Amino acid sequence: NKTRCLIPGPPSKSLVFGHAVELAQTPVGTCYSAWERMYGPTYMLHGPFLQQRLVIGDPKGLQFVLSRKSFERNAADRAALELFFGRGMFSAEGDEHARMRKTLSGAFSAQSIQEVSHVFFELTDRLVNEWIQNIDTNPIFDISAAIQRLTLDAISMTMFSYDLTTAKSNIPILLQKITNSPPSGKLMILLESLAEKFPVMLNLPSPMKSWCNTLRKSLGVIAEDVWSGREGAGMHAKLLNVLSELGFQNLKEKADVPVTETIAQIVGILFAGTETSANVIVECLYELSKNQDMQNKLRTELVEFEAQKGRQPNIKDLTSTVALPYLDAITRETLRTKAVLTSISRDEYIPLQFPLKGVPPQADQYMVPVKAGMLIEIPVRDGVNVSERIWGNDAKIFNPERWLSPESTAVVNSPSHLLTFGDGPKICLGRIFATAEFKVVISGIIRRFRLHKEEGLEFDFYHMGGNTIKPMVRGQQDKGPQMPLKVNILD
Ligand code: HEM
Repeated sequence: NKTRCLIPGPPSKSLVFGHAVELAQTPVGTCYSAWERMYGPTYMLHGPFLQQRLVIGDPKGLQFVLSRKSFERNAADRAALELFFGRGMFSAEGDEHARMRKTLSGAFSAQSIQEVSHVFFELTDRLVNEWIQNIDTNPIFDISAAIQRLTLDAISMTMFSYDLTTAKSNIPILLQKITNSPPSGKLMILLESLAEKFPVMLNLPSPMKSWCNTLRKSLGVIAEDVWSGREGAGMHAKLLNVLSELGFQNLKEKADVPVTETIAQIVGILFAGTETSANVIVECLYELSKNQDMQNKLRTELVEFEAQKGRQPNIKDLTSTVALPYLDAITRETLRTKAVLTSISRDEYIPLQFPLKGVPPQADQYMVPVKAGMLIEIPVRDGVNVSERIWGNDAKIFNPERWLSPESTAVVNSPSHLLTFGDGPKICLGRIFATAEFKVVISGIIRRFRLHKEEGLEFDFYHMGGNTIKPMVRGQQDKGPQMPLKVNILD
């Protein structure tokens, strides 16, 4: 078969599993960049049962895939998401997806985020005060749990006017169970792959399914509460308000379907917006804890801003790219190097910028034939975002300075090659929310604390449930995800 032999790629270690076990179980950042070096940015991997997975790290090829409206998310993932969460944005396609996106986008506009941003500041203050108390008894603690709670509260208090923490809700625990579930073992990899071919298997009872059912029920109760007029002081229900504009507000008179859809959207946003934001904040603090010069530079920028203006930076200053340039550079560098990976599937010819490796020069080098059923994967975190072809020799190094010179490769290549939020018609809806929240939290923490990574403690980052990436201490994987750092209070 011409297609198969034309596309280079690493040999499968196992006929049954393909590359799936390697990808699920090794720390993030170990596979794709090595493969890119060997096979170029476009190559073939295999899933279980010889399923072909075309990896497209080629800039022209991936822009082609992402910009086409017709590209659909992986059908098996969509089926699972619909079963677990209900039919929402992540399981819909085509006109239905466009309609949902149009409805929700009002809640995520720049203006809407400005209106709710005081919640980010309040939550950061709450975290800073809690840490100050913590430090009295123990200066070395896991920072990740508090950050996860902050991002969960930020979504729930701004999008559906609900303070999950003080309401003693079961939702934070359910979310934690779902996203801390360990990386897939061999049995799960096989079951997931079988479910792609036989979706009926998804109906089998599983802990994941029952957590999701309980989560949907609890969120349904919240939606009803908010619609019946109970809105918390200082909180917002941006998401529920845009959904209710569609005519869902009068629950009793409406059919069940829109309510299910509403709940599906809330669950989708909770998943899309909490762990993702928490991931990038924790990973940024980790980088800063290893580099006191970067911390000092950021802190000095914040202190000088306050001295000059006679006030703390507000949301407009924080989200501008010029008022606090080093904070902006740290933000971009974190988004570049700490992204989550995406997989996209479609059935087309994909044109390339860089030729397929090992293929004699001819027109075919620049064309990838994609067969129906082949999964297309665009490697982001360990791929395009840190590709030396795009970002230069130091591509893998966390170096915010790269954003400060107008001629640097980073500035020239951004934003078209920064794929952290995806691109095209399905680009992340919450990117303004996430960036604003990130800057408020990072500046609030670095202004008040000095962070240190403990000597001798090594961290690896693993793929976990719900497509998240979490830190574990090397040798202490049994304790689950954690990020213990030494935190000192500054005067
Ligand atoms: C740093 C944090 C975040 C990252 C890295 C991130 C990443 C992404 C990516 C890569 C996609 C595209 C997936 C695809 O093409 O299949 C996406 C979609 C989406 N994200 Fe985010 N996200 C973040 C934060 C948020 C937040 C805070 C929210 C909501 C408050 C959110 C809501 C969404 C939604 C609704 C979509 C689906 C868009 C669509 O289907 O049209 N995200 N996100």
